[in-house]
Amino acid sequence: MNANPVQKAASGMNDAILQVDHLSMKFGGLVAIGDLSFAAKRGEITALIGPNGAGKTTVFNCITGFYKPSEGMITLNRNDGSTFLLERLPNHEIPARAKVARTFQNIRLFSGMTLLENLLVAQHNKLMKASGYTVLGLFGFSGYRKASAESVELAKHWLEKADLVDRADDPAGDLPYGAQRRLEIARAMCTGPELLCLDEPAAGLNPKESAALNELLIDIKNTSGASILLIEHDMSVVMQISDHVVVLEYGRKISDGSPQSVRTDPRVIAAYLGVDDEEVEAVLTEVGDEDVIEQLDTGPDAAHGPGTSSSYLAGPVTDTVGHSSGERVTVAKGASKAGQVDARSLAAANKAASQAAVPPAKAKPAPKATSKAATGTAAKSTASAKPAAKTGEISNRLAAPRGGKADNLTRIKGIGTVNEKKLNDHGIFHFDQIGAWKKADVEAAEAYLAFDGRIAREEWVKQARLLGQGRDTEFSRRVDAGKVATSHASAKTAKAASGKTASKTAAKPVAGKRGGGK
Ligand SMILES: Nc1ncnc2c1ncn2[C@@H]1O[C@H](COP(=O)(O)OP(=O)(O)OP(=O)(O)O)[C@@H](O)[C@H]1O
Repeated sequence: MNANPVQKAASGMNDAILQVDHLSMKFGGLVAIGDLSFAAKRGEITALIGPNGAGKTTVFNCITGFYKPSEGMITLNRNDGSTFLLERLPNHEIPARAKVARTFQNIRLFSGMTLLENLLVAQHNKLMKASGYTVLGLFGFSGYRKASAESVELAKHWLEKADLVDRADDPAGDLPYGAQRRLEIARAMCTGPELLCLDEPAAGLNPKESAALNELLIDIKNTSGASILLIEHDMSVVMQISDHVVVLEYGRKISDGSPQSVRTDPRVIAAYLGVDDEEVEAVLTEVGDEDVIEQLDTGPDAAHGPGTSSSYLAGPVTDTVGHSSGERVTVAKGASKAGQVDARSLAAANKAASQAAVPPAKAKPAPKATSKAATGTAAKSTASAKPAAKTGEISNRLAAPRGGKADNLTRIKGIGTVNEKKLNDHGIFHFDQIGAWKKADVEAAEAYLAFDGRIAREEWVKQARLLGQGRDTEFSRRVDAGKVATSHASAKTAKAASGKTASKTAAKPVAGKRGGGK
């Protein structure tokens, strides 16, 4: 038996450099990671993606020893065949013994030190060891001299790779942002990692800097023997350089596969509906949005994602994970807006019921926001525009677009193809409907559609009023001119759509499926 519980005996080269098994991380009642399993293959770039708060950084923190997971196992299989259980390894030993290095979301360089010094500090452990942890180093002890020369060589090597060698003697703080990001990676590489964990390395980079980053990461993958685990929001980086993508939502894995398979996975598209349209539509544009929208209507795959999700699109509000003690904990952050609406509706119904002396309503699962059944029900239950019957409904919903022709809502900045469909599914087809929204309607729309403050922030109501009056906005002009890359193809005919021809998205799939007149 192996005496060291954190290091298993060499058992031959494992294909996976990192194996995460049934990882859970709970903060009080919040499940940041729930029963997550995935593997990162040796020599590959594995990307961990997901909307904000999905738990990506928490996974990194568990891998790199910043957090000790509540449950699960994280196995690191080194290139020499030795194996470490990271959840049991003291954190300071994770870089040194397991050879895992990381960078952080926010840059953590020593800005007053030169680039070279930053890279030498990263090799501090090696130099200390060579000095025998004494002052011998200062007196030119040969072992130390050799180690010191090697450290400088290694630093130069990575400065060259990061295209920064010309600035080796400049303070790190003087570098442009993109160069600082590359310096951080170079510094991590100076520790000789076998697994390099990068937390949003492309955040804030311009396209040129992103391209330089991609080049550096591909170079690391091809020449250094290190494998890369990457958290990234920038899809152009993820799709271009990753070999394998793991997608998280609410701490659960919802997709896992090649970039191609993941980007066409409706679960992934759905997960991203809560974030910026631009990100969703970048994917939709590439895969052919109609197909994906069609798939979104089919609802969740029970084999993936949160098992108890009450709403496929909006996610679970009380998604629970079994705990060894039988405790049930709740996924709270950013969780289901639909569930919140349901809770409010239920409270209102119960209040009404108690006043009318009838039995209180029972909780029922939240409707699937875009499922055919749900949309049909929504349409029928709101057969005409009338005040909200219960708390949490948009007051001026319609069963179908007037005259069978919806406005092209993507002319409103902030509404893309996907959000337009969601609005249509909730009975909103026209600019004047949005223009007439009051605070409660905005809240209801945000709650149903997981728009999180965007409606007010992006001034949808104001834009809609102008457009409803037949006026243009700066954005709608760009849409009409076909200059908005992420807009629906029909946007080019937006003008015509409002007067003559209905937009493709609004008129064809949405109105046709809703059953509100067709
Ligand atoms: N130390 C902590 N204490 C309490 N909650 C935490 C802690 N760290 C993370 N969380 C919570 O865990 C959840 C996942 O957070 P995490 O930072 O891992 O998400 P993420 O996917 O990295 O998000 P982002 O893309 O915004 O960085 C969030 O709800 C977050 O608030």
